[in-house]
Amino acid sequence: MTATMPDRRAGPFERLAGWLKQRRDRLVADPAFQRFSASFPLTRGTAHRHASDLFDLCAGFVYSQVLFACVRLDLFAMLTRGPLPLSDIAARARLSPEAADRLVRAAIALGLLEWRGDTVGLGLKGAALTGNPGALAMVEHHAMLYADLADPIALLRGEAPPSHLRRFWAYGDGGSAEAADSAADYTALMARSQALVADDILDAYPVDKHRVVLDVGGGNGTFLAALHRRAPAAELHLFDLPAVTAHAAHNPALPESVMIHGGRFPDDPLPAGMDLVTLVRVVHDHEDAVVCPLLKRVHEALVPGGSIVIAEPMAESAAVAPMADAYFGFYLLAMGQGRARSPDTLMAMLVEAGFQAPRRVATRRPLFAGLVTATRHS
Ligand SMILES: C[S@@+](CC[C@H](N)C(=O)[O-])C[C@H]1O[C@@H](n2cnc3c(N)ncnc32)[C@H](O)[C@@H]1O
Repeated sequence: MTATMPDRRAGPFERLAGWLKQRRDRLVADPAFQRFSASFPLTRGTAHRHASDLFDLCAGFVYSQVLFACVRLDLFAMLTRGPLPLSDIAARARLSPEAADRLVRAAIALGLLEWRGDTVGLGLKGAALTGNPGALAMVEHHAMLYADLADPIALLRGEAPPSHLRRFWAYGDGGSAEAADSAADYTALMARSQALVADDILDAYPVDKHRVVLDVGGGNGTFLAALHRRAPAAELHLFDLPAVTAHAAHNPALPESVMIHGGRFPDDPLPAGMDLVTLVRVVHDHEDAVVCPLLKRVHEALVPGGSIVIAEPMAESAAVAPMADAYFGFYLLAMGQGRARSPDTLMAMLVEAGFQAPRRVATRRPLFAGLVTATRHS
C-alpha cells in the first residue's frame, strides 16, 4: 500500500493532453508571451494572479517569519484590548522604533495588523489568531520545522543531521533521556491544537449513540474530554504511550472514570469490548507497516457492529493538497516518519483490516481534519 508512481501506458486522450500541456508550458515560459499576457486586457487579470501566486511561493518563508516574530513578541495579545501607537508597540516589544515600524508594516501588508488612524490595531487574520491558542502554539512550534527545512535536499536524501522535530518526538522511540521532556512538550502542543479539530469531528460524526469509546493515541485526553461533553454516559478509554498517559491521568477536564491504558501500538493489544474507536491525527504519523497491523488491532478491540473513526488532514483533495501534500509531506519527512493518505487509501486499508462499509464523512474544515469511518461486521 506504499505510494508508487503509476506504471501504465497513456491512452490517446492523455497523450493529446500531454502534448497540449507541453505546448502550453513552452508558451508560458516565453518572456515575449509573458509580456503580452500581462498587458492584453483579456489575459491581464489571470497573468497578474499567476505572477502574484508565484511571488507568494518565493516569499512564503519570509511571511512565516513575520508571523513568527509577531507571535513571539506577543503583538496580537498586546493589541487585543485595542489599537496602540507605534511607539508603544516598540517599547513593549523592546524593538527600536525603526524595527517596530518595519515589522508592523510587514504584518499590515499580510493582513495580520492594520492602521487605525495613526495607531495600529489587529487585522482580520491577527484577530482570528487571538481566539486560537492552538494555532499560536503551532506558529511557535514551527521554528523547529523551519530550522529542519533549511536544507530540504539533504532532508529528502536522508543526509540531514537528526532533526529538531525528531528530537521533539524523541519519546516515540521510547527510553531516551530526552523522552520525558519531549513527551510533556509534544503532548501540551497537541492538547492546545486539539481545539482546532475536536468540535469539527464531533459535529461531523455524532457520538451520542456510542456507549464504550476508546481514543487511540489520545494524548492527554483533550479530545476525549470534548467527546464526554457530547456523550456523558459513554464509558471512556484512552490508549497512548506510557510517557504520555501520565499526562492524561492528571487532566482535570477528564471524568475520573476514564480508563487509561499505557502501551505501544501495534505490538500491544488494545482494550477490548469497544463500540467506537477513534484515531485523531494519529495514522498520518506512521508508515503502512505500523498502520496496517494497528487497524487490525482496532478491529479486534471492537464489538460486532462497532465503528472506527479516523480523523486527520487527508491528501488528494485539491483544496487540502497544499496542507496535506506540501505541508504535511515535509513536516512528516522532518519528523522522520509517516505520510498524509487520501480517504480512498485509508478506506482500502480499513477493508484490508477486515472492516465493512467504509465511508467518508464531510467535516467543516477538511484543512484540519477529514474523516473516514467503517464498521466491524455485526
Ligand atoms: C499527533 S499526536 C495526536 C494526539 C491526539 N490524538 C490529538 O489529536 O491531539 C499522536 C499521538 O499518538 C501517540 N502515539 C504515537 N505512536 C504511538 C504508539 N506506537 N503507541 C501508542 N501511542 C502512540 C502519541 O504519543 C501522540 O499522543
